[in-house]
Amino acid sequence: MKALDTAQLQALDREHHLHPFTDFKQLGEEGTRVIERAEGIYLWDSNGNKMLDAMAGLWCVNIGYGRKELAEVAYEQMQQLPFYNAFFKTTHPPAIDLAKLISEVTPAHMNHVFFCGSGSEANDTVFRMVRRYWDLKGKPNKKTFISRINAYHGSTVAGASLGGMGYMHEQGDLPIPGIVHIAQPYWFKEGGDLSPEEFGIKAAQALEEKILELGEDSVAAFIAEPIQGAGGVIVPPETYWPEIKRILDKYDILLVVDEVICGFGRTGHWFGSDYYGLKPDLMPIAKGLSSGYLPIGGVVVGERVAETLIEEGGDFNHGYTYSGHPVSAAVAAANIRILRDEGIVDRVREETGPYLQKRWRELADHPLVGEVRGVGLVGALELTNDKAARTRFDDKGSTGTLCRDFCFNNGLVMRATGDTMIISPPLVITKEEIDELVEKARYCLDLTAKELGVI
Ligand SMILES: Cc1ncc(COP(=O)(O)O)c(CNc2cccc(C(=O)O)c2)c1O
Repeated sequence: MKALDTAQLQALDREHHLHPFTDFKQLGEEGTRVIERAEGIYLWDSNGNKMLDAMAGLWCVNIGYGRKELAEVAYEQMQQLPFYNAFFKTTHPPAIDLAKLISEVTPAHMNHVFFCGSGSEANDTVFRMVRRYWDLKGKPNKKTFISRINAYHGSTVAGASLGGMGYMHEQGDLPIPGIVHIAQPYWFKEGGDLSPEEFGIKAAQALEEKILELGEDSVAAFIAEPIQGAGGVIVPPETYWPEIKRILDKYDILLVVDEVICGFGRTGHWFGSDYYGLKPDLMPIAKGLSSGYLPIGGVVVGERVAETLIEEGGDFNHGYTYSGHPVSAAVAAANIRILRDEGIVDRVREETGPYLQKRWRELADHPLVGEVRGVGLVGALELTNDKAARTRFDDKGSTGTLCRDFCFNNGLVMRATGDTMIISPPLVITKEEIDELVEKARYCLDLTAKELGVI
């Protein structure tokens, strides 16, 4: 395509490109921002504006932009073997190498991985694997998945159904049968007068209540993100996961921990399961698996399920053309080696994660901020019109959108989920860049507060 200017690019985009999670007409009227290149933690748009990407793309560019090693690996692999599949009793070195590498960085009991092309496909795989497992165990009635309200597990039919977002369920008559949702551990919104500790226990006990309501013999699995990402970086109260674990120990249901966002170093540990001391039976992964350089996802399978599928399962009738795609797999393996060999995960745990959380919490004094949350290199700010009451401004969500737009126009990409501001920067962010991120965030909070007449 010959070099087109921004206006020409925007016009063609408007004519031909349908964007995800978008009001197409409104976007056509407002126009799109053309992102042209990126380096480290920064993006540049087609007008030359530089932005600090505090969202790492979409929670995924863990090693940062511009790592030419990954482009070289892709180039070499594409010339060697641009595609072959893992059907027909065939395999190829990149898929084998990546599967082995994943088994080395995941919890010790998890040594098998089923590949796919995205996090949504990973959760569709989970849906089918879990039901297949219980069929093989002679308990075909154990079909129901328990998930959380406001969870995000993807946008395929099963992924969106496992997710708990009502506005997604309204489009397409979701959820599909066999999926129910319980309370989320979102203290700022739903804790009422309870302390976070009390609310954590209460939210967790919703799981036992649901198991008893449905009957243990019909419940297949509990699926949860260690920290709900797209729902608003809902870091559960400290009492939540220990209580969930206590409940899971009492009942024979599988634990699925969705590590699409928390995986590959986001919390300062390889996985959110490591951070919270969880022992998943299945772990959907994507995003940080390849740092978003190429699409790839997977389901890491614990020994309990793997052994049954392998020893008793016969044909597992599921899979995708691009399962273990050789170029995606080669790039993902190179990405994991960079995360491991450059000590990036360790540095998040020991240095930059604590530093970001310290600087981020300084924003709690801002008049718009009702709560500051975060672990490692993921964080949230709750925008409120009354800190004590934890209430929102009228026209819910508009304050978040206003702040997000100020950020974009002042060199910072910060996500708004409703009136919750979110950051999830590349894991290679330095302390100096964290200072820049927080200072830009504070400046944009001030602009938002001025616009609202709060200051
Ligand atoms: C926990 C989790 N599980 C599954 C998926 C689905 O992955 P794919 O998108 O690769 O199919 C996700 C994806 N998370 C996601 C995807 C797109 C946008 C946003 C946002 O926060 O706006 C979040 C996710 O966050």
